[in-house]
Amino acid sequence: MDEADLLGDRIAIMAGGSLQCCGSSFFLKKKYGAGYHLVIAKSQRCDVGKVTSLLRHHIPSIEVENNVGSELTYILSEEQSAVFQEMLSDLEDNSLKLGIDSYGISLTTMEEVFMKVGADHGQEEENDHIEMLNRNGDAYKEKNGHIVDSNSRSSETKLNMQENDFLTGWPLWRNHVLAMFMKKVLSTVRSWILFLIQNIIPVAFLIIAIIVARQMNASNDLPDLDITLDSYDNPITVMTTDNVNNNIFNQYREMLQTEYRESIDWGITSMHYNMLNATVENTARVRMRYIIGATFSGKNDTITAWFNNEPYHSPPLTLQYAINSIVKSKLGLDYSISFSNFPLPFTIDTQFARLAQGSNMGFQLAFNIAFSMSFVSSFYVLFYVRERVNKSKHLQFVSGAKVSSFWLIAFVWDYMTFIFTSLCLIITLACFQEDGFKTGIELGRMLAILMFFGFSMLPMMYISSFFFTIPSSGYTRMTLLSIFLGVAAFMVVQVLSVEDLDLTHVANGLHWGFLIIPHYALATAIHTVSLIFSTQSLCDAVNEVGDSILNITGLPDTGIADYACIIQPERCCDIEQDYFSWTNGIGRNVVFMLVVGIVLFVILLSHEYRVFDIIIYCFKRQIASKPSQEGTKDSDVMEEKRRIRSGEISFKDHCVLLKDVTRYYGKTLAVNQLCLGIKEYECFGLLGINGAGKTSTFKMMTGDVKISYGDGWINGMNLKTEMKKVHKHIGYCPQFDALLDDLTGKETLVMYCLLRGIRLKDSWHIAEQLSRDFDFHRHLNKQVKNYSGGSKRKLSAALALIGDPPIIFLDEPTTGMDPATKRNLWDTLCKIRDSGKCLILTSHSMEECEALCTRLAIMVNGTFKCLGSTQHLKNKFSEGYMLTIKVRKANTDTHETATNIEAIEHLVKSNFPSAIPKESHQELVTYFIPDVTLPWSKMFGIMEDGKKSISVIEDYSLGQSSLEQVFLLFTKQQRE
Ligand SMILES: Nc1ncnc2c1ncn2[C@@H]1O[C@H](COP(=O)(O)OP(=O)(O)OP(=O)(O)O)[C@@H](O)[C@H]1O
Repeated sequence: MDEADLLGDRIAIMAGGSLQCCGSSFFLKKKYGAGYHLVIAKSQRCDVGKVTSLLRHHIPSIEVENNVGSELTYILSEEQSAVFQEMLSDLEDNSLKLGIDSYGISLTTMEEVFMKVGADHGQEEENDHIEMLNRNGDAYKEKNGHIVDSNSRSSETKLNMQENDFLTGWPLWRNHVLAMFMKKVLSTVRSWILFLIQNIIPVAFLIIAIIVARQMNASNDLPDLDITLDSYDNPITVMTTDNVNNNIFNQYREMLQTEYRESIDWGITSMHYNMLNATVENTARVRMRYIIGATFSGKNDTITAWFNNEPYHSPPLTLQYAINSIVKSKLGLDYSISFSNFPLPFTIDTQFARLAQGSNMGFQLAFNIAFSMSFVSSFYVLFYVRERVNKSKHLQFVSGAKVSSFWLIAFVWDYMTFIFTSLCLIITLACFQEDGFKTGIELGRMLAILMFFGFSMLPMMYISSFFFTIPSSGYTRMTLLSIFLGVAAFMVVQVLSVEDLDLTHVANGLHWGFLIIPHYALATAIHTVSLIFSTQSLCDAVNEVGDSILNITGLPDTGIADYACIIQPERCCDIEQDYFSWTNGIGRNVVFMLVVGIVLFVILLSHEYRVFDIIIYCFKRQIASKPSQEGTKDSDVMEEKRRIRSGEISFKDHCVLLKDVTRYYGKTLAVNQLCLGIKEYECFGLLGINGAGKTSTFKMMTGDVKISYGDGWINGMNLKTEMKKVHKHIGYCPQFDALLDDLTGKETLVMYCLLRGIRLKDSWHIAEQLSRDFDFHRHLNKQVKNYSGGSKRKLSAALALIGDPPIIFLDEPTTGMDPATKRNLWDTLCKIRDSGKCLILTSHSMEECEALCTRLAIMVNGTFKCLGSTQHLKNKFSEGYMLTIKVRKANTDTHETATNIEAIEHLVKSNFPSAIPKESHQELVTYFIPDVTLPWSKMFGIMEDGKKSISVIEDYSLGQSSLEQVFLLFTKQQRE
């Protein structure tokens, strides 16, 4: 509105898709505006009745428009401008007697014009809507059956909230649990894709691990080997015969040719002679490539099969070709014999050595499950980073959430989701029926390990969420950290454990250290379980061998474990060992996971209860020092400081009392020794440009950040020591919408109602009512992430009012709201203020402060530069008046127009010598009159006379310099 007023030559207002009005700002204000606002700054002894009757003497229909704090407002209609001079001079003469400090006059604003035009339109629409519902026999009914009048909604909400019997004790705790569960369950359900991925990842990794391990045959003996020339690089087969018609020789040669291999037929020559020559010629070639050969003797059908004794498997290979040449020549080409080498099973020693090196399924499972859990666990960081960074967590605490219920329910729900993920993993594992992971007990043991892991992993993720401000970077970094500290550490320890490296003592040391990392403890636990199972199986196998020896020899049986114990004393003597044993089992892992989980929970809760802050405070025994400079010399600000510092006003009779409240961020002084007392029925406004320190002041008052120096009280409770109690007395609308995107507006409202101690059945009703009051009822069932910026703001403002708190903090509550809703909110806030509540708001809108604030302060560089009611500040810091004159349109005669302007200029210059022409366009001429000593009555008198004597003056407006000008006066001083 301000921008349109300032920049627009012509302004059009649209509503319901059609143009409602159009014209210059002056024209619109005159046509649609209510007129002038006469604002009177009252002293303590001002009698409003007497002031009104004095004014009524001149304008009988005049009514009090607003009587808030120290200000009294009347609307002066334009049509009565003729009596202004007389009335105002009467007011000026009697001001002392009536208890009037000062007064000012300002013209209607563009926003009021917008409201009038827009509201008319809105009313029409609403009437149409009600009529339509009536026609449908539906009437605009609430569930309880009565018709709701839009004007009565605000008061009805308030009434209901006051009537509400707020829960306390155990029922309140139950409410909190319900609210927290609601938040967690709905968030998980709404982001089901994330939850699906969380479950798919470990299952996918597990399947891949098992398939790969099976392919590698990691758990069985070596496979058989086909004996064929294919296994050698470019083999050369040599042959000789004394009879070239020898069938077997020909078959031999043919076999090799069919296989497209290089072969040398030395014919009827000696093999010895040729081989010697070839060796002399190129020894390396013969050694590397001459693998087999054969000599065929025709006389007595003798075949001599030659082989190079350097390559493996050459004797059976040469035999295979020699025999096959016979088979094929005698039985036909379709016949052949294939040779294979079947390795002997691994010896017991080798099998134990392979177990120790991790060449088994258990190792693959441990590695892959821990790896996939690195991805799964980091999912739990996302929600908490988001909730903390967007201040939703803080708002929940301000609204009554307790640290215990907040984290207990978070853990219970997260643990339940983790159990689900673990069950997916166990079911997959059961499907593959791998040795050691197939019976109920084995799978149950695996589930138990995962459960212990979940217990330690979750608090680790909760704590780590404090270190990140971007959820995705939190996820990535925590995943990498888990892989590095969990999986990579597991690999390192495994490698160092290989006996040949002689570093087992280092591996043991590292193992103890890394056990505090849940992912490492998980990997080693799975590996250990598998190792114990495999060892037991091997020992059993050894014992079976022992049994068979006893059977054969007929020696007496001295115990089943003995044989294995003799062969493998280190591994098999304690064969019935407990899986959960401390030394060889997973006892250490389990205890570490349990203890780490408990310790991390203690750290988490200590952080939330600010125990560390207290400890640091005790150790340092110092707090930030008092800033050296006061930063202001304004008399009102200094007087407020004096009264607070001297104890003249105390926290007992003030809702909010700040005494030298100071905030440092590192070395940045954000708030400098604020002293302020606010009473009930007051709305205090904090104005200031970006970075002035308004939000920091709010944060200190709501417990979001600590007070560096000074002290503060809310309803008599200390901000430093009784913040939990303070929260019960305040409502807070933060600067940025602290909302959970996945919840709907209704669910959000209900959740905060529950936190405030309102019963569930009432909460739904209150949610409905608040949404109507704040005009977002149409969006009530939409997820917050689909809300427009303005609707989010409405929801945030509605949250601050839940539970009827006596003190309400509103940090730029109307940013992004459309003017109609803004006015609606202002109306609601005015009613709340007039009901005895204390409102504190920050705003960049001067109009908002003028509409709501009984007192305000302009903040610059963390200090108050001025303090008082709007009219007081305008009068104190006013730099002059704005005079706008509308010139009657001349009949396109430029000469006449110039004459008219000259006449007006003469009028202004002769009566207001200090007037400075500001703008002159179309038919409007604007002057700035810096002489603040001129009484209003005199100025109106001059202009009324001028209007009568100079016919070209069609109309005029006269107003005081705005609050915005006062604001700009101070904010020039803000440091860069
Ligand atoms: N967490 C922080 N760390 C460091 N400096 C900070 C932090 N928060 C605020 N500040 C600094 O403190 C000063 C006051 O900031 P604050 O947010 O209170 O201003 P503001 O008046 O609320 O501004 P705006 O109107 O933009 O919200 C600024 O200089 C800001 O940079």
